[in-house]
Amino acid sequence: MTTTSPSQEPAAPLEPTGAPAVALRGLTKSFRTKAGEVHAVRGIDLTITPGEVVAVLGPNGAGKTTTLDVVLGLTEPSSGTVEVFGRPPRRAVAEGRLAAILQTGGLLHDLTVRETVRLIASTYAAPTDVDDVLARTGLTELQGRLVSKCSGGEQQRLRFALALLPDPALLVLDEPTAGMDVTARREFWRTMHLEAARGRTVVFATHYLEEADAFADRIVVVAQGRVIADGTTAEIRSRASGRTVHATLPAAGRGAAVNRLLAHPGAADVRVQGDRVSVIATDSDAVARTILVDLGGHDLEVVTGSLDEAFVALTGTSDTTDPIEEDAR
Ligand SMILES: Nc1ncnc2c1ncn2[C@@H]1O[C@H](COP(=O)(O)OP(=O)(O)OP(=O)(O)O)[C@@H](O)[C@H]1O
Repeated sequence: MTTTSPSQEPAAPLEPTGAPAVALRGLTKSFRTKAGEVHAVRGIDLTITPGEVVAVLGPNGAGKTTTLDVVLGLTEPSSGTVEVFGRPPRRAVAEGRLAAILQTGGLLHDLTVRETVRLIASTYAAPTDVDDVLARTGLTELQGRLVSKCSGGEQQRLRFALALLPDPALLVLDEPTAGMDVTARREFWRTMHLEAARGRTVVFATHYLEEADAFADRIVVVAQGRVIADGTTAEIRSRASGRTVHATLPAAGRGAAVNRLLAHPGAADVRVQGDRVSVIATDSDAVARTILVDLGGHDLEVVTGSLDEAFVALTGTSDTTDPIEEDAR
């Protein structure tokens, strides 16, 4: 599926509702599989106000797509509630308040770009002008091209054009730039910035902290079906770009010292290699003090980590071996 289903109803007057663009309360979603129940979303509360540009950031399997599918009315919550502009999602879709660009989806390959946009426009009672939509998504030059001849990035722009046809107040994008090269990615976000500047609410899922940082006003970090951080881009950036404190710990009592650091409120992640410990810290001063004063550590270094390292620390997606089992027995 490419975009949300077009409405067959007469156009409803799209007055602002005064309600949040998205309101999730106690959302959970589980799937039954042969291997047992999968808890994809484990209790998410989230309010997005109209006009916000929000990145839902998280690693693979965090529950981003499942959450967005609930917002789009494509799947029902197991428990909790969802409202889009104060309405059930499907009603918001039918009213043209909400449209989506999903990761993949069925474009008709035998049609041209323009034919595709015209076809979908004809299913709306009051669509946006086709030429306007083609121009805004940079497709005017490509309008005579068969969809089958379009690159992945161009097809994604076409999906974007289709999503703009009902003039939605909320755009939901699930990893919209997946598979695009750097130039296409930059062009896509340039266009999306213009749409956000027109007052649309934009909610997008991404794996990339850099992409969230570059485009969103607010970042909601999701891991293992829960929101683990939510704040302005600057807040998340400062929280995420914590410093790493490296030190040598005495052999005696090293396991207990590592456990103490793991429980430290200023530590986001702790790794051990030989007699060296590395602590990704949200409060590097406090961690350094504990290591030097309480744990007898020495050879201390404090370095600023990369954003990517920090994201790993924030989401707990470290794929390194558990340091406690490895080194700190
Ligand atoms: N229909 C389904 N049946 C069973 N399990 C599912 C189903 N849909 C999702 N899951 C599982 O739920 C969890 C969350 O999946 P989801 O696709 O929401 O994560 P995501 O954050 O979007 O990941 P990605 O970035 O890889 O797309 C995963 O463990 C996934 O395997």
